[in-house]
Amino acid sequence: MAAPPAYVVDLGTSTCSLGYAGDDSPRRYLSSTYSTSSSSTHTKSDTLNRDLEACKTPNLRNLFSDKGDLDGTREAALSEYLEDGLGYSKSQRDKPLMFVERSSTTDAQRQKNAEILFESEGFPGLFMARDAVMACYAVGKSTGIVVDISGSRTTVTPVHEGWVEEKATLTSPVAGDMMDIKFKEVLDGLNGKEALPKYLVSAADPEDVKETRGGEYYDLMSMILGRQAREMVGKIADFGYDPEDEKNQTIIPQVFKLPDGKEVEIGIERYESGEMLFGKDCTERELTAASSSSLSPSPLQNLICDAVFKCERDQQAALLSTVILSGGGSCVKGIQERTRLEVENIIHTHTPGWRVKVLAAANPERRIASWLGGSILASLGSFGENWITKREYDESGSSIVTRKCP
Ligand SMILES: Nc1ncnc2c1ncn2[C@@H]1O[C@H](COP(=O)(O)OP(=O)(O)OP(=O)(O)O)[C@@H](O)[C@H]1O
Repeated sequence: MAAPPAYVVDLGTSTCSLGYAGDDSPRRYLSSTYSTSSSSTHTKSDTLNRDLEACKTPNLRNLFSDKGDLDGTREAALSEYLEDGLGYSKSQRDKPLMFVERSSTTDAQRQKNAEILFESEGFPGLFMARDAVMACYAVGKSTGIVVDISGSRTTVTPVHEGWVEEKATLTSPVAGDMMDIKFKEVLDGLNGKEALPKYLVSAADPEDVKETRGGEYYDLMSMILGRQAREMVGKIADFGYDPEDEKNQTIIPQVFKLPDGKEVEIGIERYESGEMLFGKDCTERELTAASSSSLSPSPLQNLICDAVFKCERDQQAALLSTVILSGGGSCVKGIQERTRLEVENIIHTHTPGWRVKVLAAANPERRIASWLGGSILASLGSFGENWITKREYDESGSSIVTRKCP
């Protein structure tokens, strides 16, 4: 196998995408949640298990801290992810790494990441790219407003000619995880009782197994069940969603098979989780169960309009004509058109006639937009000078990241 021109990694709190520059999709998708063989901090001697369904005594961990940062306590796990995902061990890595990071990552954290990647992971070169800018590049743009709906949060980031407008970046916790929790509640309602995740259905003594594996594990497995149903039948309503509206009564239901084999018919309920994105109130339970519960929820259309209005007046029209959807949570039918209509509804009360255009790549490109942008950028022949070499890092220290990676 020919060596890749560079490695490309986008680590998220839900999914890690790892692969090679120039490819259309990552080589591996790995869940960021794993289990360790010991209940203390994961060390090199612990076994890391990503097959969560098969975990008999789960000690759940995430590659990231609660704040979404990599830190020293996760270095052993990070090593395993990189080796497994890239297919090259530390000693074999002779190509630079394109590291796609959250646009909001602080300078101190970026420097810490650079130290880990150069010193512990042995990459010979590095570039740290902002995810929102990469999502723009993935659709061939350098200016646009990126709406990243991931697992733990929705982040709206204006990008102007390749630069992130940090002061105008807005975030809400309503994203994939909350919609998955909501969808699980929908399944429970349609089932007439709690829809049990697979590991409990197959257990001889479900209560005992539930207790052994713990509440955190139960919540995760329940969320995954909600996700499976949402990915299969979830939709965003064209405009608004009124269960009482007669036209909604004629929707042909779709069948979803629960882990216990029972089939439930999902009709208009398929719209419920998506409404949360556009402002339907979230319950206290959904909010506290979501991993970014410290953030305040805000409807997507408000986030987009508020972010645009925080930018310079002469940038606003260009941003609104390039609203870019990215992230796994944006991979739901109907979101593109609904987003446009909701944003226009607000914008046209201020400035009638302004054009709103929402760009949404097909799946799976939309889901991996920031990884894809990194893959494109790192494969450009003209990119060579932009890499930070190990030698430059040794000479200048980690602060070189701030200078070379805008
Ligand atoms: N085909 C799909 N349809 C609907 N939702 C999907 C689909 N694929 C993934 N998702 C959702 O995407 C979410 C994860 O998105 P993504 O991988 O972009 O997050 P992440 O970047 O790891 O998270 P974070 O930014 O929070 O660190 C999950 O909540 C999942 O429900």
